[in-house]
Amino acid sequence: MLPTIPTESNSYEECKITSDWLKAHTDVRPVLAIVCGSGLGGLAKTIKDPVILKYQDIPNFPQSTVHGHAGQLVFGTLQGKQCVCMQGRFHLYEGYPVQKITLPIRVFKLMGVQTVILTNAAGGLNPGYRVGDVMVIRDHINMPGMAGNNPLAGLNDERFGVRFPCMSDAYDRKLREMAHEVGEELGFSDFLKEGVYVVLGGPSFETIAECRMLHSMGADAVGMSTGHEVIVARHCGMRCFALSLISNQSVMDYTSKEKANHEEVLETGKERAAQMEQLPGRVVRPAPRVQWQVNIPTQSLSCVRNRSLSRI
Ligand SMILES: O=P(O)(O)O[C@H]1O[C@H](CO)[C@@H](O)[C@H]1O
Ligand code: HPA
Repeated sequence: MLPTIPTESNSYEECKITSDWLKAHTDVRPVLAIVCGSGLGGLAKTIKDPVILKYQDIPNFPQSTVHGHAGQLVFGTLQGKQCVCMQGRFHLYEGYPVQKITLPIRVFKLMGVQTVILTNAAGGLNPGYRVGDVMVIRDHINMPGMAGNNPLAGLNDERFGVRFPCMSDAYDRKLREMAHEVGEELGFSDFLKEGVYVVLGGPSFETIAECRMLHSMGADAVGMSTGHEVIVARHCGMRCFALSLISNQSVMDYTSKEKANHEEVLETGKERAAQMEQLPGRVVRPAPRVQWQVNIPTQSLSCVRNRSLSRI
C-alpha cells in the first residue's frame, strides 16, 4: 500500500479556492508577482492603483509572523503590467510546512502569473561583498531540500508540472542580464553583484564554522527564504528573477566582535530602499520604442516601423 502523504496544504484544489476568491475580490489579473523580503516591502509603494487584501482575510493563506513582513497582498500595475505583490513572505522557521510557505506561488500561477520577482535580505559570505550590495541571484543551494524538505516532496500533480523538474536554469538568464544593463543605466554598477544564494532553515543565524563551510561550498550569500518559492515557481513554468540585499556581513573570523541581528537587517533595508524599489520595475519595464529606418536609395523608398520590445 502507498504511504499517505499530506498534500492538502498546496493541492490544486486548495490553490484554486484561494485563486477564485482573489479573482472575486480584485479585477487585476496579474502577469507578474513580486515577493518582498525582510524590510523590503516598500516596493509595494511603487504599484499603481493598489488594491490591498490582508492575509488574514484570504482563504488558506498563512499569516506573517516576522517583523518587517506586513502580511498583505497588493494588486495593481507596475510599469503598465498587472501585478500582485506579497508584502511579507513565509519562512520554514515560522513553523509552516514548506508546502504551505509556497502556496501563494501556485495561487499566482492559477491567476495567470508568468514571471516572479523575489527579494530577500541575506548575509554576505563573499569577502568581496559589502553591506548594502545588491546581489542578482544566479543560482541557489537548497540545504533543507538536500535534507528532504523540498516543497515538491509528496505526490506530484501534473497540472502544475513534472515529477522531476530541471533546476539548472532556475534564475532566468535574460532577466539577470537585463538587471545588469538597467543597473548600469541607473549608476548601480558599484554595488550590483551576481552570485549564489544558500538557503537554510533558520531561525538561528549561522555559526562561524557554518559560514566558512557555506562559503567554501560556493555560496556568496546566506538566507532563510527564496529557494523554496523559486522551486515551486519553476515547477509550474514561471520565470524567476531574484535579488539579495546584503544586509550584514557573515562572521567568518573568530576574532570578530560582529553579531548578526534582525534589526541590522531591517536597517540596511531602509538604507537601500530607494534602489531596491527601482530595480525590479526597471527590469520588467517594456524597452523604449525602437525606430527602425530602412532607406533604399535606388527606389527612394523609406520604411519606418515602430516596435515596442517587451522585456518579459
Ligand atoms: O529572506 P527574507 O524574508 O528577506 O528574510 C531574511 O531576514 C531574516 C533574518 O533577519 C530571515 O527571515 C532571512 O531569510
Ligand atoms: N543569515 C541568514 N539569513 C539572513 C542573514 C544572515 O546573516 N541576514 C539576513 N538574513
